[in-house]
Amino acid sequence: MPEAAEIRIRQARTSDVAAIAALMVPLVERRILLGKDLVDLYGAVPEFLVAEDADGVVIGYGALHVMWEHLGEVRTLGVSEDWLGRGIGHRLLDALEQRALEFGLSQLFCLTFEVDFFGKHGFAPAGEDEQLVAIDVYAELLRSNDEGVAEFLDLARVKPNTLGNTRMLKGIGAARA
Ligand SMILES: CC(=O)SCCNC(=O)CCNC(=O)[C@H](O)C(C)(C)COP(=O)(O)OP(=O)(O)OC[C@H]1O[C@@H](n2cnc3c(N)ncnc32)[C@H](O)[C@@H]1OP(=O)(O)O
Repeated sequence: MPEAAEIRIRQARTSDVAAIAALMVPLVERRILLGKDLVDLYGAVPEFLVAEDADGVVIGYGALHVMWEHLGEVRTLGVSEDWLGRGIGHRLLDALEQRALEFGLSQLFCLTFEVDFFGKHGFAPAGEDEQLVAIDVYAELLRSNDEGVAEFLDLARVKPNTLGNTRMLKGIGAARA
């Protein structure tokens, strides 16, 4: 099996979209990841990092979506089945967090079944009724058409997508706990 040390994390390119989409298929079918149309994946290319092996094959991916001045969401993080448990997910998440710091964010959100994995990265479950943003920011976020933002807001229309997931938060940079 190839060495995990040979894996490189880099900015995604448009030519990676087909590989990302193919890797996402089984996870979307199991409702682990939110499905995305190709047009949305292409639009989100600037948000994505990928992990590629020594031959340039994409074996992992993850995105950082900016929601507000201080707030971003880690979304669509996945690693190819052949590479699970070899540290690629952690490296992708570290790199997304580094990107979030460069953007000036101080809080990261994620919605996930992988509570232990994100917990090891300092994410903590948000309280059931915890108000995650100020009421005026909430009102602005309500104007978004983005499904992920709707999930962050826990809107009724996306509840079927989020059933069983845990809402998690992490302070980064100066806001680190
Ligand atoms: C916000 C969202 O995107 S939520 C959706 C999250 N994604 C999914 O649920 C999709 C399905 N799951 C996956 O794709 C993967 O399981 C991920 C992305 C969650 C984790 O990716 P992986 O590459 O398997 O994670 P990684 O290997 O870094 O860590 C998992 C465990 O593997 C083991 N591990 C880590 N590095 C190594 C290594 N070099 N060798 C052997 N085992 C290792 C550890 O036990 C680690 O556990 P830890 O948390 O105690 O460190």
